Amino acid sequence: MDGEANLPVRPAGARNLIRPTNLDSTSSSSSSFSSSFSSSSSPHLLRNVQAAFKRHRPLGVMQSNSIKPRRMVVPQRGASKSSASSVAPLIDTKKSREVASMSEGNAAKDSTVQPNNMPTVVKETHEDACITPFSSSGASTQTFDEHLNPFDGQIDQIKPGGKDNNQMRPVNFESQQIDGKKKVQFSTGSIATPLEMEWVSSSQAEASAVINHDSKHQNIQNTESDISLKSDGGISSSLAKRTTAVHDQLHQFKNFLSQPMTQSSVVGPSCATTTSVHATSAPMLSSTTYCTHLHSGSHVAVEPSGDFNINPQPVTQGKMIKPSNASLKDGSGMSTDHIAVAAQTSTAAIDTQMQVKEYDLSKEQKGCMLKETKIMENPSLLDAKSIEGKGLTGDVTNTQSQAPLPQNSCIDMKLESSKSEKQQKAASGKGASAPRKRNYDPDLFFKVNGKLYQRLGKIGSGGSSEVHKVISSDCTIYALKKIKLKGRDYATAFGFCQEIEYLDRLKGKNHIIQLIDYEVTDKALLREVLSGSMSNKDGRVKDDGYIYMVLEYGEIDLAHMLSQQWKEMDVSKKTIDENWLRFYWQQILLAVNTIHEERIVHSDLKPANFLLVKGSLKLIDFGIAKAIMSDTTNIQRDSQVGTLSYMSPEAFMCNESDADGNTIKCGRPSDIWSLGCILYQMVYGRTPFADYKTFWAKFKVITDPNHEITYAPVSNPWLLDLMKKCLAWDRNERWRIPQLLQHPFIVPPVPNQPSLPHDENCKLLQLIAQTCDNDSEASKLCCQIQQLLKDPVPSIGSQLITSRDQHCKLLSQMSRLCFQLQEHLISNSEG
Ligand SMILES: Nc1ncnc2c1ncn2[C@@H]1O[C@H](COP(=O)(O)OP(=O)(O)OP(=O)(O)O)[C@@H](O)[C@H]1O
Repeated sequence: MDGEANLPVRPAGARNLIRPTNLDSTSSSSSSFSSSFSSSSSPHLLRNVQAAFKRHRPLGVMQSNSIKPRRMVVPQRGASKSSASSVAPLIDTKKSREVASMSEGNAAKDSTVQPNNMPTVVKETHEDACITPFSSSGASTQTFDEHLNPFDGQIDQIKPGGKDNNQMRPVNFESQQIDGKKKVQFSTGSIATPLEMEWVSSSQAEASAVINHDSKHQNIQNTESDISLKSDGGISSSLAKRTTAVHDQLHQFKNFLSQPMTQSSVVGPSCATTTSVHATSAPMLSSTTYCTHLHSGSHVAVEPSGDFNINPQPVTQGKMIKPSNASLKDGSGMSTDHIAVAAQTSTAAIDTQMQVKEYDLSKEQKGCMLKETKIMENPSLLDAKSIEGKGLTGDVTNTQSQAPLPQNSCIDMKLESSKSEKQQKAASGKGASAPRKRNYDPDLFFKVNGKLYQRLGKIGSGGSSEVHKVISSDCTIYALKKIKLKGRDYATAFGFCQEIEYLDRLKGKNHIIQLIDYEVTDKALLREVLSGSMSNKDGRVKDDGYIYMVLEYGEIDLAHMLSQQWKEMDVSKKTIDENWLRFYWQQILLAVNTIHEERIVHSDLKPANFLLVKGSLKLIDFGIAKAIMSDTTNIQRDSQVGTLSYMSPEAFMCNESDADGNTIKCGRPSDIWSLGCILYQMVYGRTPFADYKTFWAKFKVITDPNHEITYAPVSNPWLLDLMKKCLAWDRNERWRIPQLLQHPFIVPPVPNQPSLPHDENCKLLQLIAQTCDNDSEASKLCCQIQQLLKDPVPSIGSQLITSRDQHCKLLSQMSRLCFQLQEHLISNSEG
């Protein structure tokens, strides 16, 4: 699909329904809104335009096609991301100040300070609403697996730079649990750099107990062709002998690791894992894990003599082994097996870190495998806490806690069959040097909480982040989101952390992407930010800090699914499969319902933010999500407002005042509008305002209450009705998710028991309905009339229907429905 202009959009049909705002001049709820933004020619337009100017960048910049930011940012507090290369980010320091000082309770309401600066709009694509994921390469017909960077397509989104959040809600990171692990504790001091690649005995005494009474510290470096032995106290001859033995055994181990090309062998914190990589599927279909017990009878055993025994034993099948290190002060990995060694030998534990060489993503599809394996052992990672956690003996705990680990009393064992120059270089460096600060190649790996994740390729990048596909040492595929903090203001940095908070809150929820682990590298900054005692609120983050989020991996996003669907329809000349639509629409609703129940407004709902995970759609990207602060179910934002094509009218006018002087707020109904745009796109292949290419055109038309969205005819009138329920201009008229989940499109009326009026009191309707047995549109209108007659409360949205205005509004609705029914019957009888 080249663009939405090329989509097979049916000619716009007659506008079936007249929008209530047109007929309903007496509507109290909408009229106030409408009068304020009544039409494009209204004198109020100027004010709205000014309001938009406060949020968006100048038009001239916006029309650039060179960059494709996907999210609109209003007064920019955070730094722009890469898009800022062409447009310098505008920083509203005044607003930052306001925001940064806000407390949780008043953040939403007090954040309406208007910027003085002219905000910058990064840009806008001309094909704003189209889905063209593979258009540039023309490879869009290829499968997802054939594109290991599947999300790089150009999708209808407009996004400028960094995320920006205005609420300073303290987050108690200390108490957060993710996957049963305690997470980064911001209140503690800086986390010691773990040294996975070293195996350090916990003390001289312990080392001699384990290895040799006269050998204090050993550091064995074993590469493919050489073994180097290092000791801070010199190499003894007995040690040299043992080294030979070690070499032999490492050789065996290496042989074990030399698997056929269709497998990869990796050694994790406590295990060697054989992974089969298949050509056309995810890179790992099966894995067998061999436990590296480091005591008698185990895979690699350190015996009192100092020898190693290598004896792989299959233990689990493709099982995720969680690191036990998340709560450790040093943030390093520590397996149960290692702790067992420590208990058995009264020495430090050994952290066997697996590293697999980064492999070419294209090879992944060809059945290539992770070819290179490193074994890195590091006993420095054990601390009393971890031992206690494992229920080990007090002796060990005491020993560990009393005996700080000497940095250079280590045995560094590394087995490597690297063909990568980079890795060879790294290996030789390691053999010669003392403990290094960073002992992994950051080009190949990410480290989060001491756990290494090998990069498999970049999945995509958002307004503020890069997302990478990664594989963990236990061969599980994850998405790793990396957000750079440097250059951002403090409030923005906090906003990024808030995404973690939301994801943590939504843990275990079915339709939300799951956060597996996370790390914020700049602890000091976060302590400051989270405690609200920022020394320099208006300042920017200078140090090179990052936020890492390890997330459940999504196979494909809805934008790409839609693209594929429409491509297939182009070829087959078929129309959209209603069951497909119903299934995924329901999933979308369930996902958004989950967050709305948690009183979170997402604010950036769009197809790209729904990922398919094992057959279910899951919601991602809570970067600009906001918690609803009170029962008013409204939130305010003074910064980012979403992605242009999916933005609600109130999102464009957020924080402005309506005619009555009330502040326009964005709450759950704003998300419903975005859902309406998504549904519209699923049905028609384009967003409702796709014809309006520029920001200004979109702004004008979306904020115009009299604008009528064009709905081409569809076979199922309920579908039409559903879209209209979501895309009602007046946010009070939009349906809520529980209602939408019960909409007849999702829950179709049972055949032969049509929802035709059977009420004896509605004789006229009964008669009409009987003659329209197979006419679903007529049936629907009859039902609506009957419903209005029986219970007008839902239509008016108030229990008290006493005012003339309300009566007039109801009569207006009734006459509109009757008119539609009449027109329908006339056109049918003519046909
Ligand atoms: N868990 C995941 N699995 C697979 N892909 C993902 C995952 N999370 C994010 N992505 C991909 O990375 C892209 C960017 O992620 P995300 O939207 O979270 O970042 P962002 O910086 O908040 O983006 P933006 O600000 O542009 O919305 C997504 O559109 C998606 O394609």
